[in-house]
Amino acid sequence: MVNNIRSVLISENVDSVCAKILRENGFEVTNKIGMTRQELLDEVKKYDSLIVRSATKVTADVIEAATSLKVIGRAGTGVDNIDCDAATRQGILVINAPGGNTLSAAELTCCMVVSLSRKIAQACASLKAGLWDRKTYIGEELQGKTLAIIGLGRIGREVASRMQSFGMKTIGFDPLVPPEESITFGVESFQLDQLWPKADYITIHVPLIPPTKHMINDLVLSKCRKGVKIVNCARGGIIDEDALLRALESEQCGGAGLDVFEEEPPKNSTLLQHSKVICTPHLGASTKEAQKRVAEEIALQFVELLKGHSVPGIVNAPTFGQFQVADNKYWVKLCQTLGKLADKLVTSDEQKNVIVSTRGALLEKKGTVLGIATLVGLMSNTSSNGINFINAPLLAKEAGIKLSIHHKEVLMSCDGQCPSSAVEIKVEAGNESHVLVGTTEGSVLLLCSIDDACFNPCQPLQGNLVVTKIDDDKNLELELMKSLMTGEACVRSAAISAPFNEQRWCIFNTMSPTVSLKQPVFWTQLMV
Ligand SMILES: NC(=O)c1ccc[n+]([C@@H]2O[C@H](COP(=O)([O-])OP(=O)(O)OC[C@H]3O[C@@H](n4cnc5c(N)ncnc54)[C@H](O)[C@@H]3O)[C@@H](O)[C@H]2O)c1
Ligand SMILES: O=C(O)[C@H](O)COP(=O)(O)O
Repeated sequence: MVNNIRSVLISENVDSVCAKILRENGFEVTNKIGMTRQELLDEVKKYDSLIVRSATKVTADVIEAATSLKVIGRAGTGVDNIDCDAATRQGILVINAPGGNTLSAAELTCCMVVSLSRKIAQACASLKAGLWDRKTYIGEELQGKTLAIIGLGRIGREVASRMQSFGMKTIGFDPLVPPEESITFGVESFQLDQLWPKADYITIHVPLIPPTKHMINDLVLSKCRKGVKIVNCARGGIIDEDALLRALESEQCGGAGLDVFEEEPPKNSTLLQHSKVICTPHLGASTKEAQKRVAEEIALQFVELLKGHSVPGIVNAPTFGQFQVADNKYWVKLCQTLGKLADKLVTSDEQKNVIVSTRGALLEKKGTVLGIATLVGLMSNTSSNGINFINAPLLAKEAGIKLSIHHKEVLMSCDGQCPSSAVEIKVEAGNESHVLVGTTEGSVLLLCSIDDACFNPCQPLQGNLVVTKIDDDKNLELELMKSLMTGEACVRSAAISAPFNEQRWCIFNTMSPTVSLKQPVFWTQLMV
């Protein structure tokens, strides 16, 4: 998967330390800056990873064209220029470098607040135009004014501490930060409706997501104090620009500091040209220090992925890290294999229920990961999309497969013989239902039972396996063996389970991956 990425396309001005680190670690790096859309579509299919900043629009069509792509790296924070849903569907990992540009974005925000309070940009332009106007540019002190911070994450907090040193009272809102936490960094929390009328300045530090789109709109602006000043160094689109222009024209809004725009470069020149608007061309992260940090952060994460490790910047696969943990490796493999076998046993086309139960303290917290691994195995034959740990939950949901996870002290099917750590996979569809129990011994994957019929000892799941079901009253073992031996397949080993409900299961390990079994019994084959 992502541990065999080699070729990286960098489509924007990312600090050269990124390519340097990547090359030193064996990646082939290509810098192609300023590609047209068509060039990007043509180029992206040649690489297994892509690194962007905010200008490259990695839309669904780009992702669809990128048939070899495994990782998209964002040298920065916001990923709203990447269609993360499309990437997930295609099994592509999206990672970012959050934190590397926090201080730069926070500092620019503070500069905007200070500049708005003292009209620095306008006064500078006036002086450069040859005027000496000391009346128009009378400002106001920040001491004692109230700054409302929307979004109390990395940047919001840094802005708070810096503006507190100007003597500002800082209030804020963040649905994920409770008031008792925000007060520890000097921000009194309020619900939004209470917050708007208290603010002299508002600054926004939230991601652009559906609930934050146009969160500053006509209605919100009407609830603010007359003359409120607004700063947006987060994302264009969080402020409704038409509403902001109306509020500036009516003087309900006394000034705006904008680094980001609904469309970049912006086309709304009336807003940009407004005398109370100060603006910068998306420069929040544009400092030498931030650019070095994010470039280094993203490159080092690529190196870690290559080594098969997890990374902190994962955006679209919350359980990905668990799949990279060495201790989970063989359990993940076991569940993929049991999932594959279950897919062969359950032939019904009806909607599938998959119930994954873990046993033993070792596996207590691993249900989700093992559930996803089971889905990967179960769907490996059916998905034309290339199934992996990133897209399996989404594709399973779309295929109507329901996954539930349990932890049990005793796996019912094992009847007391179950190893202390084991996984049970039950797959139901229509009238069919099969239960498999497996365990691991080091790197060896073992099958303990099928449909409550236990193998003693548990059987290795490796090589070419033929799995059959026989009635307990018939001595079919020999006949089956004969049948297999007569074909091109030579049997290496065979095992028959204890009976359960008058049925036994047999596993044959054969030399040949394909055998034809003449017996009129249920049988299937699996290569592990
Ligand atoms: N201008 C730039 O160049 C620049 C640079 C860096 C970051 N950014 C942008 O700044 C924003 C913040 O970055 P960050 O690193 O602080 O992110 P972060 O994830 O650390 O913080 C974002 C916070 O917003 C909160 N939030 C989400 N929805 C909210 C809502 N509806 N109301 C209030 N709060 C909400 C989250 O709970 C989170 O705490 C992002 O949009 C990022 O893309 C811009
Ligand atoms: O979200 C971010 O990290 C900033 O918007 C920076 O974007 P940039 O990398 O294009 O400067």
